[in-house]
Amino acid sequence: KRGNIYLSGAGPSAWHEEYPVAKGKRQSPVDINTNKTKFDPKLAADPLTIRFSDSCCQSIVNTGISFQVTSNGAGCELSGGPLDSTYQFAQFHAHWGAYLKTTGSEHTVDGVSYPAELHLVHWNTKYDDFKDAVDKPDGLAVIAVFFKRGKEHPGFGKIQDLFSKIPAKGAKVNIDFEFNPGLLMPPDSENYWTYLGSLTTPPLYESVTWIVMKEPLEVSVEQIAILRTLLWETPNGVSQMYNNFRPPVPLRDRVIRASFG
Ligand SMILES: COc1ccc(CNS(=O)(=O)c2ccc(S(N)(=O)=O)s2)cc1
Ligand SMILES: [Zn+2]
Repeated sequence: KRGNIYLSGAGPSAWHEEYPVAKGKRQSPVDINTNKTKFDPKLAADPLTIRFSDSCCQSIVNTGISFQVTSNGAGCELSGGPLDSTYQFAQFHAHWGAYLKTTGSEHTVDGVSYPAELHLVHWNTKYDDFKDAVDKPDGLAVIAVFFKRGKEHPGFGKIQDLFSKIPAKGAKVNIDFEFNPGLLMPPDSENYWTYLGSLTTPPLYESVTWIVMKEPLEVSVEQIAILRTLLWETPNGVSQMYNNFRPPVPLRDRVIRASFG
């Protein structure tokens, strides 16, 4: 179906036809070449403050390109580190690959992909609301957490239990249990890379301060597989959702800073 931005036409490599900014100066994702990152002591001096609450996740929706857990942001704020103001949590979603493939994440580290990547999207509270912030150069801050195969993550499993209730694009259910997105932070969330980038899906606004956690979060192989039980529309009809990731784009004239030495 034309609606599938990853499978219609030539996919991400054709996005520039409708969204010329796809070839812009601060696009995402990128490869994080750890030989070229630069430790910035200012990031260590003013630690990132990540606050989540038990009551901030209201619902989960199938957006047609991922699941999205949506929040009213109450008690969920991000500040410090590379950020000059307070950002409020809006939603989290993920990107992942195909069965038995090693690709799936959007950012890569020294050319290596992870099987999936979680994005926790926050908007700058100097703007009136999310929609006002979404296309401003300092409008959004997204925390990226890599998933790696390992022990089961029961917390994320509670979110995955809802996937069967959102079988099609636009399907949405309320989350009637407490879920603290802080559960999805890796044990060590002090070490991260940060750079100025963009949304990784159209409209590809160059409005994101990326905060990529160095330490991945462990989830089980079964949980990676359950991501693919979500459904989306393809040119050949409804099928399993996977490969909903944009591959890395050129870093151009940017330096990725590290909060660690
Ligand atoms: C005009 O209103 C709008 C315009 C655009 C959106 C897109 N949705 S969004 O901003 O949450 C994101 C898109 C891609 C994200 S990623 N993979 O980089 O974290 S976050 C929403 C409302
Ligand atoms: Zn994303």
